[in-house]
Amino acid sequence: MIEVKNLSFGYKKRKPLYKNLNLDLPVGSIYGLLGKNGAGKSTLLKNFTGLLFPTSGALLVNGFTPAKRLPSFLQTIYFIPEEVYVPSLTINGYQKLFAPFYPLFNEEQFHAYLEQLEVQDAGKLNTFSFGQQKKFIIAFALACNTKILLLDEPTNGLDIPSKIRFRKLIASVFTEDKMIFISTHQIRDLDNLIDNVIIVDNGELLLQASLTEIENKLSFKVVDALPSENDLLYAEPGLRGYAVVSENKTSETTQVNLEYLFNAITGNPQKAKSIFNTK
Ligand SMILES: Nc1ncnc2c1ncn2[C@@H]1O[C@H](COP(=O)(O)OP(=O)(O)OP(=O)(O)O)[C@@H](O)[C@H]1O
Repeated sequence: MIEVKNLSFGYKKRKPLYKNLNLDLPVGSIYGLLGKNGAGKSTLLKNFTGLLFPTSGALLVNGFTPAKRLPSFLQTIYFIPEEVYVPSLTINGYQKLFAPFYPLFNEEQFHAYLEQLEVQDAGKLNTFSFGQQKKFIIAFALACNTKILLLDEPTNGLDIPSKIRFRKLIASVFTEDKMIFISTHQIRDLDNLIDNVIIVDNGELLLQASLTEIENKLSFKVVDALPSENDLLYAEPGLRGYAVVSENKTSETTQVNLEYLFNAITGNPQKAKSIFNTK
């Protein structure tokens, strides 16, 4: 569970990035954290893990204040940064050194995940390719069985087969007592994986909603003629007509297209906020 109340954060005193951010995120979901480059995704994840401290406001993660970095808190959360660092150790050496920090670490799962991601035991980790290092850390993180898993741009550096394996693995390990955060600007990598969407821009929360809520409030269609300006949030011309995102005023639901959703929300922040009552 992550509870954020009136959180403000800035790298510089007079230039806040987040101002009065509010979020209530229960366990039992895979959250997609979306935003353009520089929107503040990594900054938010680092606040959640206690690597950065809020300037003001309250932040509780698994019932702990992350900034205190208590060992009892750190064993409940795993954060994979965009740029992973691996020491000059073998897979076994790494496991021996770091697994004891995570009481629910499962060695059998670790080796099964390495196999699924096709990571071979090939000497020192720092001689692995970037993609292999990333997959190694993903396998280790999943085997730690922490309640919260935060992945910052996890598919960066993965080839297409690895991206598919990654998605399958995340879907298969997820259980209702966990929450997984995947921050990315490669939105297609999240298709069929997430059930909740958070969109930030310029340190501002534009959307936090489940896919079910999005389906109820917005409609995603391909049409011959554009709907009225009032309901329209996004339109993209294509070969078969216009792909449009508009406010859904019917009880009919359509399948969410994450890329169009992202364009619709970031292109009309005020309208989107009023449709979803985002504060
Ligand atoms: N250590 C830092 N010192 C000062 N400013 C920073 C620092 N790290 C990030 N920023 C600034 O904070 C803003 C948000 O950065 P952040 O890395 O959180 O964005 P992001 O959404 O993760 O971006 P990307 O998709 O490019 O990884 C950017 O304007 C960035 O320049």
